[in-house]
Amino acid sequence: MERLPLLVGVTGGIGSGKSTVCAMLAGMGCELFEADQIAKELQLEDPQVIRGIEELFGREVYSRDGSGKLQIDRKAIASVVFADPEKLIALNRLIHPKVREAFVREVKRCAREGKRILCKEAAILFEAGADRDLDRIIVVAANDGLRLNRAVKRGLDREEARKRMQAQWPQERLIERAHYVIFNDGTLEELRLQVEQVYRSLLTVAE
Ligand SMILES: CC(C)(COP(=O)(O)OP(=O)(O)OC[C@H]1O[C@@H](n2cnc3c(N)ncnc32)[C@H](O)[C@@H]1O)[C@@H](O)C(=O)NCCC(=O)NCCS
Ligand SMILES: Nc1ncnc2c1ncn2[C@@H]1O[C@H](COP(=O)(O)OP(=O)(O)OP(=O)(O)O)[C@@H](O)[C@H]1O
Repeated sequence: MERLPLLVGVTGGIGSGKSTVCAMLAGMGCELFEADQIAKELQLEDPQVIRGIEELFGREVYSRDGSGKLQIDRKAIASVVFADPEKLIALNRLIHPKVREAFVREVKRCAREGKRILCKEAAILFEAGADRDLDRIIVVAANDGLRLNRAVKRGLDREEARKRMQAQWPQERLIERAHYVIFNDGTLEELRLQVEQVYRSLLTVAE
């Protein structure tokens, strides 16, 4: 009989290092489902999502490039949703059920292929109720200043990054609900050691 993989959520606030942690877990052998990436694909490929976004933000957020490929103005959407909580809730409501459907498909694939651990990386997880689908939750945390600096290094301006931080649950609230907390205030090597420890624990749970 097919066995379901152990389903592990990896979340954390902006700039916490969740993508880095997930890349390490994938390198150790976990399967990876990147919810934020899937959300972006849906915004360009799913007709229902596209229609919903046009209704929420106006048709002008979409355009076509030289070769006719659909493009979306994420900067414009971000400037609306991180200033207007109602719009952020509406965007989340439109996207999260579809991301969940894609996740269920991925769980089935992993079960068929005998994969033992599937990690779901998601910028928001508890907020969307997605923790209910998961066996274990890893929260990646780091101090706010460090997180802001990382976000700025990645191209956001400081004020934008701060607004996003404010739209997210405070870290303490995430940590309260985590099975594992990884503190990413140090070097990448220190991070890797913590990830290895968590991975070893996940392996014993997944046995
Ligand atoms: C708002 C959008 C257009 C901004 O795009 P942009 O390319 O600037 O950012 P990107 O997607 O790379 O996200 C960067 C960071 O922003 C924060 N963020 C993104 N979406 C959300 C959200 N719904 N709520 C709170 N914070 C968020 C996270 O810290 C995330 O790691 C985009 O993030 C989006 O469409 N979000 C909605 C989909 C979603 O909820 N994704 C997250 C979980 S599935
Ligand atoms: N311990 C660390 N030392 C140095 N750089 C780090 C460390 N952890 C993460 N970074 C860098 O900080 C940036 C943000 O990390 P990452 O993308 O993993 O975070 P994230 O939580 O997924 O971010 P976002 O919410 O912005 O998508 C990346 O450029 C990453 O290389």
